[in-house]
Amino acid sequence: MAATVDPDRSTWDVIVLGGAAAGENAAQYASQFSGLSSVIVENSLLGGECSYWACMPSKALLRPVEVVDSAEHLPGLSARLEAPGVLARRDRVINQLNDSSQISWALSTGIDVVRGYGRLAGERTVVVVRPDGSTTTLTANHAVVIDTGSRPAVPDVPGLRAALPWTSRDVTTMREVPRRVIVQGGGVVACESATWLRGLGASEVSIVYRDDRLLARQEPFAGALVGQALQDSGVQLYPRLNLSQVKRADPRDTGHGRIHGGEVSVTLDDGTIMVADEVVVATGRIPNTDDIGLDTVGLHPGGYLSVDDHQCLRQVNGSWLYAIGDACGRALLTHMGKYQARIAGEVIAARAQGSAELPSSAVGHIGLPQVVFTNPEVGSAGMTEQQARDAGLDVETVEYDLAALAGTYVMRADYRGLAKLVVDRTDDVVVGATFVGAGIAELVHSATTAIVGRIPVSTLWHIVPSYPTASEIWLRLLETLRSKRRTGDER
Ligand SMILES: Cc1cc2nc3c(=O)[nH]c(=O)nc-3n(C[C@H](O)[C@H](O)[C@H](O)COP(=O)(O)OP(=O)(O)OC[C@H]3O[C@@H](n4cnc5c(N)ncnc54)[C@H](O)[C@@H]3O)c2cc1C
Ligand SMILES: NC(=O)c1ccc[n+]([C@@H]2O[C@H](COP(=O)([O-])OP(=O)(O)OC[C@H]3O[C@@H](n4cnc5c(N)ncnc54)[C@H](O)[C@@H]3O)[C@@H](O)[C@H]2O)c1
Repeated sequence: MAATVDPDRSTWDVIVLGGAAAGENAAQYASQFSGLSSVIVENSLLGGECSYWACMPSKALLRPVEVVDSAEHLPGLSARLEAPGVLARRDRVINQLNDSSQISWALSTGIDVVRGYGRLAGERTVVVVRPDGSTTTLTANHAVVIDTGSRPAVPDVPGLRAALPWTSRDVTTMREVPRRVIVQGGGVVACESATWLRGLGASEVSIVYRDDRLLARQEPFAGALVGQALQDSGVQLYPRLNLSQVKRADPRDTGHGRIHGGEVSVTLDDGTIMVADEVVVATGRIPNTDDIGLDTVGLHPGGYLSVDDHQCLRQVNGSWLYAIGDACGRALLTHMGKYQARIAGEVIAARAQGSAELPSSAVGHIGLPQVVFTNPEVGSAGMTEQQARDAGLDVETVEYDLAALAGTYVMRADYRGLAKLVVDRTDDVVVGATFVGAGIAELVHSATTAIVGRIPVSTLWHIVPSYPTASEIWLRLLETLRSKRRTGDER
């Protein structure tokens, strides 16, 4: 039977609640070799946050900024950024907020789609409220997968919500570039959005963050190098501070990406008063689990869903309820959600076929790759040194200046960057890697491979990097490690 949108049908083998990229993968992997039928319930756009309001538009905005930055560091070259053209390309990248191509993909893959807001209504049952207000009850023969994702958290600062600040949805789909912007938070969204706001012409960009450093979950040098580069580009940093009060004279809901009213006055908790045209709140996420009927299956609404390595909910009997992506809180990254989805889909298919061999998502989480697309980029995999020490490992570290390579020397003038490996001395394997510098995004997969594959340091020696590339950082790091070991420098 051909897949359709809103089919006249009520029972499937697998129901996926929430149709982000991860949900699409879960349906695909559950069905493709097993013959199981699957349906995705999606309330908004199939493809989820990443496709329309997160990864894709943000990277479409950052890439031109990075190209101009590279051109500025290559004598003899010049590049000029024109915001309208960049915003127009961003709109093409997010398909003008139209999910027709995703729908076509689902249907061509044999996956049905039901439009509407779904809630669990007991075991293997989902009730969907359709856009016209009617309801329909869906039943799953085998499994329900929750992929309802997350939404931006807006802190409880007096006046902040009333001022209608921008969240990640506004700043990624921005239609006009505010002249003066205050960004609250020091994490990934704050650093990336400050980079493109400044690059696209915002003349006063300030980041207010409560931690000592930006990107506090990364190795300390990452936030330091990104912070220095942001300052060099004219961004003002306000560390160890938070907003204590926000006032806006004429807040107006002008739509996503449009300036939401008049001038905003922000008071920081040290008494500093700042004035801006817009505030961007970038203070983390809230999982969309507070209104999905968790109480009907014996769970408390809200919070991240605790899953095992089959992505199955720990507190629900019968192995029929799974969660993937941001909703399970294991790693708030698209590629990790999609990995969890592939595992969940295969587990569902294996269980339906009575197989005792079930895939596990434990190993992939050891690699945990991430790229922060700032200038310089921050690429990391595995653990930071602190995380490795906290895990009780016998840790050895090594650092090397990424600028001291032939590959980065030809890439651009005035290259700035640093790389670090965290080695588990007991097993002599790399457990963490961080690279900060221009053009390092593609290096991360080599680190993920070394970490997940637990490739011994003695074998890494024989994996020869091409000359002249940034990958030569591996050789230099290993040489430094060898030299430290031979000279007895045990740090
Ligand atoms: C600005 C920004 C940039 C980012 N950049 C990157 C990046 O470069 N790389 C990266 O790996 N990660 C990035 N992330 C993180 C990434 O976007 C998220 O980890 C990812 O989108 C999470 O996907 P998800 O599967 O959990 O669901 P989401 O993408 O959150 O989507 C959930 C879907 O479920 C639907 N839904 C929710 N509740 C219901 C319901 N009850 N019924 C029906 N449908 C429902 C929603 O409409 C939505 O379509 C970024 C995040 C932000 C905010
Ligand atoms: N390139 C990428 O991979 C990418 C890009 C953007 C976002 N993401 C993911 O999306 C998720 C959300 O990003 P994010 O930057 O919003 O979150 P984050 O967790 O990276 O950073 C949140 C920041 O807000 C601060 N904060 C939290 N609560 C606060 C409060 N009440 N008052 C003041 N400050 C507060 C934190 O100290 C931190 O600096 C992250 O987990 C990130 O991994 C990934």
